[in-house]
Amino acid sequence: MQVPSSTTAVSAPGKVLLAGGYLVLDRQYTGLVFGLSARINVIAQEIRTSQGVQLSEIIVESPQFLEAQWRYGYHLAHGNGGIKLTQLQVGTSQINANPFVETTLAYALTYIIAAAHLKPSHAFAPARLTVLADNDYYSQPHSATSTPSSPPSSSSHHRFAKFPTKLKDAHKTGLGSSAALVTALTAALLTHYLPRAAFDLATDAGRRVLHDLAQAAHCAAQGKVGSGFDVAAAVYGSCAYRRFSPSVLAGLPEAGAPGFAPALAGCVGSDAWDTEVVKVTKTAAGATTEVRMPPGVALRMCDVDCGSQTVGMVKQVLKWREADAAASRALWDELQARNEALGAVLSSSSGDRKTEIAPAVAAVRELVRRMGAASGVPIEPESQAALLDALRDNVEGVHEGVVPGAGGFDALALLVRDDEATEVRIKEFLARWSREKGGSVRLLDVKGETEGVRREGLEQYEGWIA
Ligand SMILES: Nc1ncnc2c1ncn2[C@@H]1O[C@H](COP(=O)(O)OP(=O)(O)OP(=O)(O)O)[C@@H](O)[C@H]1O
Ligand SMILES: C[C@@](O)(CCOP(=O)(O)O)CC(=O)O
Repeated sequence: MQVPSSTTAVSAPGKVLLAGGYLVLDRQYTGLVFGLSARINVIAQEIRTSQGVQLSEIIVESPQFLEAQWRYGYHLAHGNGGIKLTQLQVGTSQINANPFVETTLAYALTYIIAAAHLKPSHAFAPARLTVLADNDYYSQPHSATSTPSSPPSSSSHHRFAKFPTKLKDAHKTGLGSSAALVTALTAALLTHYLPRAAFDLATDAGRRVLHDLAQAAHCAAQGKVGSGFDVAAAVYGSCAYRRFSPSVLAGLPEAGAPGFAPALAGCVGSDAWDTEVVKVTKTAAGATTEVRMPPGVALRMCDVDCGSQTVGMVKQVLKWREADAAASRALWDELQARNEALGAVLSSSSGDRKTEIAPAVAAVRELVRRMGAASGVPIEPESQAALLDALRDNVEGVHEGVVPGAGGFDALALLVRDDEATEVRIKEFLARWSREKGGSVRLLDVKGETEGVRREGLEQYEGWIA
């Protein structure tokens, strides 16, 4: 494949919060976060123009989807407001905004100008950023046979399906596409435009800058400050996560507003960030424990498509917490202890999986159900509890499972024996369950993975990039 040497690619993983939903919103508690093998890839390329032609455009595109190209012009905002973008029309079609893409460009380009001490007159060479997401992020049926511009010659055409829909119509499976996108896009821009001495993804300092910048951009794009565990998973992969104080971002003006550029440069990498990400711990006895699955155990995800959605779950749980402070604190303290105990069981590499993992997960589930009952929120709804119990009790190789993250009706995370026979049994069981109970429960291909953001080789994108 002939691609210019200035082409760079990075990928960031999806997430699952196995334990610590709601608790992780509060810095007193932590979340047990796993990265997933489903990744969002971003490939950054210079746009070569013919001699004499001046272009100042940045193009982002998701060629797996219809009408998914976003073109931007940019200029320096007055009053140190950083880089401001103007979305340009593509052909005759109406402008369709992508706030996550646009905000990430504004944050990353402003940081590049402000923190790398480039001249304010600095012009970014025109670039094209191609986004390729692993299929499991979306459950819209895709045509495995449709291909990009050149004929299929590698597995990249199966790995990155072409969806017959616009991005906004694709059904998301909840693996954290926006956090992985913001993280991978930020990493691609910093790697593309900055010299390695100023930004290197392979160093702790580089990942720190990426984390802070991606958290800030993701919060701005979604219009709220969540716990940020999804961005932490995208940057660091599997970890025990303690959130940053929301006050870290409180003084940041809106992108493009006066003072935004120096405020962002001052914020990213500053000591005000109190995030804690622990991937490996040393115990008093000198042993090391790691946030991961034990050997022979896989973390698998199910997409439950039953059309039922619960909005405002976080609001309602936090209302209960305020209204019943003493009881909720006692419950959360005990749940935190059980979540940590689960993390310790998973990180130990000895012992019998069924007899250790199952009770540790069951202990967590019990308190999650109690929190759901107390707050009136279906965190582990009865239908999900019944499915989890049935999988655990009837399918050989399924140790246990949880309703991850905020809980609710649309996903399950399972801890299972990592072999093909178990996978076949789970698929057969879920097909039967879906037929008998109505709805559709599907095992996704995705698995838990410990690694966070990383540089990628270009071969795997053959056919998608010119
Ligand atoms: N392949 C993609 N290309 C470009 N933008 C994308 C892509 N995938 C996701 N996005 C952006 O992320 C948004 C979806 O973010 P949202 O937070 O709603 O979902 P999510 O992160 O997948 O959900 P969850 O947090 O429940 O896992 C899309 O509207 C789009 O702006
Ligand atoms: C409820 C909460 O703790 C987890 C939400 O996780 P998910 O989006 O359901 O994977 C919210 C948060 O951490 O931002």
